[in-house]
Amino acid sequence: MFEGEVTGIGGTKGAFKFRDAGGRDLSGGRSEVEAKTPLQAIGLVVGAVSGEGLPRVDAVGYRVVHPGAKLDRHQRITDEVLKDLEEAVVFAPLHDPAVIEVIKDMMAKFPSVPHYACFDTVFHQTMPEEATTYPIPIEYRERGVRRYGFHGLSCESIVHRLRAEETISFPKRMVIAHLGSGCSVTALVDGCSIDTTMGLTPTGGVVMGTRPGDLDPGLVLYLLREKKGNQVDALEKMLNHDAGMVALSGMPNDMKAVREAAAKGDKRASLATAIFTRSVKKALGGFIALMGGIDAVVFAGGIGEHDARSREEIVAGMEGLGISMNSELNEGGGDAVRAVSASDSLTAVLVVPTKEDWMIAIHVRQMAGPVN
Ligand SMILES: Nc1ncnc2c1ncn2[C@@H]1O[C@H](COP(=O)(O)OP(=O)(O)O)[C@@H](O)[C@H]1O
Ligand SMILES: CC(=O)OP(=O)(O)O
Ligand SMILES: [Mg+2]
Repeated sequence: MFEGEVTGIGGTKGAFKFRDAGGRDLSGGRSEVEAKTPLQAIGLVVGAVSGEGLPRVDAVGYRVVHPGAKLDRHQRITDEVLKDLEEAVVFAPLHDPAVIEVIKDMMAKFPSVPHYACFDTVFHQTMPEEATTYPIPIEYRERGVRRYGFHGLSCESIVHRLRAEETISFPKRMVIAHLGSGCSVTALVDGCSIDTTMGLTPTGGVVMGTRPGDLDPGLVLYLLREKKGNQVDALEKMLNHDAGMVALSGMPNDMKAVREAAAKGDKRASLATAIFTRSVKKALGGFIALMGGIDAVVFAGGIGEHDARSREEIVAGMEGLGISMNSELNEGGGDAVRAVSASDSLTAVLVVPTKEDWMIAIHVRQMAGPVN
C-alpha cells in the first residue's frame, strides 16, 4: 500500500509526504509545498498518484463530516448524493464545503472510476434514542434535528486497531477522547457508540481549537439579539472560527504553542488549557456514570496522541474511580498503540493513533468489490 498526506493546508507552510509500503519516500523531494487551498492540496496528491510505475486509480474515497438527514450509510457518489450533500452544508459549514469542492474536482479528473463518500456519522447509528433526541418540539425533530455525532471513522479505526491488538484485552466499556482540530468524547460498549459529545453539528460538545463546544442556547439568542438585523453568518463565523481555544488564549489554533506559552507563565494560555481539559474531564466523568464504570480511556487525535499534559490533566484526580496514569509512560511517544496507565490502574489508559484514511480505504474496498 502507498501512503501520503498533505498537511498545513491553508497555512503558511504546507508539507507533503508520500511513501510506499516499505516506507520509501516517493515525494520527489517536495516535502515543503504550497497548499493554500484544498484544491491545491488534492492537486499534489493527484500528481503523486499519477507518477510513473504506480498502479492506476480504481476508486476514490472521501471523508464527509455531515451527510444531512437523508443519507445513513457510506455510499457511491451520484448526482443525487451530491445534491443531498450540498443541502447538508448548513449542518457542517466548516467541513462540508471543502470536501464537496474536492469531490467535484476529482470526479472531473477521474470520470470513469467510482467515487465513495464515507460519513463521520454512520458509526454513531448505534446510539439509543435517548442519546440522539433533543428536548425540543416534535416538528423540529421530525425534520432531522437530532444528535448525529462525528469522528465516527476515527472511533471505528480505533475499535479495529484494539480488536487486532493481542496484548490488550478488548475493553467492554470504553471512552474515546478524539482531541484534534475538532474534539469529541464518545462512550462505547462492546465497540459500539452509545453516546457522544457532538450533536447536530460538529460545533457542539467539548471545547475545541476554534469552536466553543456546548453553550447555553440562551447565550446564542442573546448574541443574535445583541447583534441585531440578520447577523446569522457573522455568528456562524464566530462560533466555528473564532471561539474555543483561539478565543480563550488569544493565540493561533495550535495546542502545542498554547502549552508552550502556558509553561512560560502566560495566564490566558493557562486558563485556556484548564478550561479545555475540564470540559473533556466532565464528559469522561459523565460517560463513566452512564456506563456504570469504565475499562479503558483512549486518547487519539493530534492533541490526544501528542500532548502528555492534556492526557495527564484530563485523568488527574480519578484515582478514586480506579484510573491512574504512569507519568513516565505518559511522556513517551511513538506510532504504536500504547498503554500509559499505572500498573495498578483498574482502567487502562491508552494512546491509539487514529487512522481515518485507513478506515475509508477499508470501506471503499468493501463497496467497490474485488479489483482485478
Ligand atoms: N506535540 C504536541 N503537543 C501538543 N499539541 C499537539 C502536538 N502535536 C499536535 N498537536 C495539536 O494537535 C492539534 C491538531 O490535531 P490533528 O488531529 O492533527 O488535527 P486535524 O483534525 O486537523 O487532523 C493542534 O492543536 C496541534 O497543536
Ligand atoms: C468532525 C470534526 O470536528 O472533524 P475535525 O476534527 O477534522 O475538524
Ligand atoms: Mg481530525
